[in-house]
Amino acid sequence: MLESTIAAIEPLDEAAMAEARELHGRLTKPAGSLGALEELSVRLAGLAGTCPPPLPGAPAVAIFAGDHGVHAQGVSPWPQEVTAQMIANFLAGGAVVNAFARQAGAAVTVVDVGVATPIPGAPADPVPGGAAVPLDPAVPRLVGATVRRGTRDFTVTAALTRDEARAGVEEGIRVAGELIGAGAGILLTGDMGIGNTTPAAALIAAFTGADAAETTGRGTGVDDPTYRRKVEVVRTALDRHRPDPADPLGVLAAVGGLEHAALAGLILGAAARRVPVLLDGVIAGSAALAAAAFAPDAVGAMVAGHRSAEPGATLALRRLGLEPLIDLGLRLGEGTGALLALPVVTGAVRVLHEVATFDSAGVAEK
Ligand SMILES: O=C(O)c1ccc[n+]([C@@H]2O[C@H](COP(=O)([O-])O)[C@@H](O)[C@H]2O)c1
Ligand SMILES: Cc1cc2nc[nH]c2cc1C
Repeated sequence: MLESTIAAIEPLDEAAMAEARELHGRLTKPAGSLGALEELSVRLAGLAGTCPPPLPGAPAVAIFAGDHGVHAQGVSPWPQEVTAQMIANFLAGGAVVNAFARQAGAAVTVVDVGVATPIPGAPADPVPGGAAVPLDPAVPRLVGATVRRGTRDFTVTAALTRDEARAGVEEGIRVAGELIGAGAGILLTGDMGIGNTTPAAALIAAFTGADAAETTGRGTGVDDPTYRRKVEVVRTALDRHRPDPADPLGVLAAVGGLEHAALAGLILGAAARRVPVLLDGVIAGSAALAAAAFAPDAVGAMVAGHRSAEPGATLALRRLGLEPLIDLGLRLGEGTGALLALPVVTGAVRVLHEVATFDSAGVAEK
């Protein structure tokens, strides 16, 4: 499934992009006055292969959740159980992502790919991995698709086997297919996993070649001693595994997490179906680097929702050549920054549908 998905990912359609650029030049606004929105709409035309591209259809946020063996190294102040407890909160509709999803009219799907502890009050019948996911903005869903109940501590051994990393990626591809099949027109990335900014920092260092001190941030808000330990943990893992950036499955297995792997798969699945995928924060950024290593043309489907406060997020986006749409210092995860950026994406496309040309509106050109 991974190989066929990669094979289906094609470059943006140059003719549709040229048409969108030409149309922008005729709309009743000074050329370039919509800044980054103009290039965004051009890219979405290239992805859809038509100008104007369709307005983003039903939005769906997929929150991939997992736990991390490296938590044992003291890299996060929060107990591991908070991952499962927050999933219960997502399903009850009480988290920030739920508030923003209600505002955006987005369906929320939580996918347990690697949670280590029981989810309090979890439904007895989560949607099994691989089954159809109903797309109902009013009801958050849980997909039970556990690959492994938490990764191994990557300061000691590889976080995942190659087969486990592949299973995580393929679950993400499957979820993309299910959501798009159920009618989603734009996918948004979300994540939940106490400790997951540490593998994100390691992945970004592995894919960009940046030093651990540049890619590592304070996550949920660690103090100075914990931050120093976190940098050393990332450095130790990179020294131990020496991951090869040309082998994304190997990198994900060595220093990744199951939510990172599944997010890479979600991005690949969206790109293969030419559906835009709105990236959230640093975990999505690290997964996007993995997706781009699998299939460089997958970048064409990516839209950077926001600039996370984590320094690795900026490094990842720079490497991908993506400019974030909003920059509010968010560092929550869950998909919150992506959801806030959704109206910006819709606005960028709406311009190409609705704005009059100089000619049709009788407005003089300079
Ligand atoms: O999205 C981000 O950029 C982001 C930045 C910092 C923290 N987070 C969230 O916080 C959790 C990981 O933080 P930590 O400190 O436990 O590694 C995880 O659930 C992420 O969703 C997310
Ligand atoms: C409370 C809490 C909520 C979160 N949402 C995403 N990551 C999180 C981490 C914590 C600790």
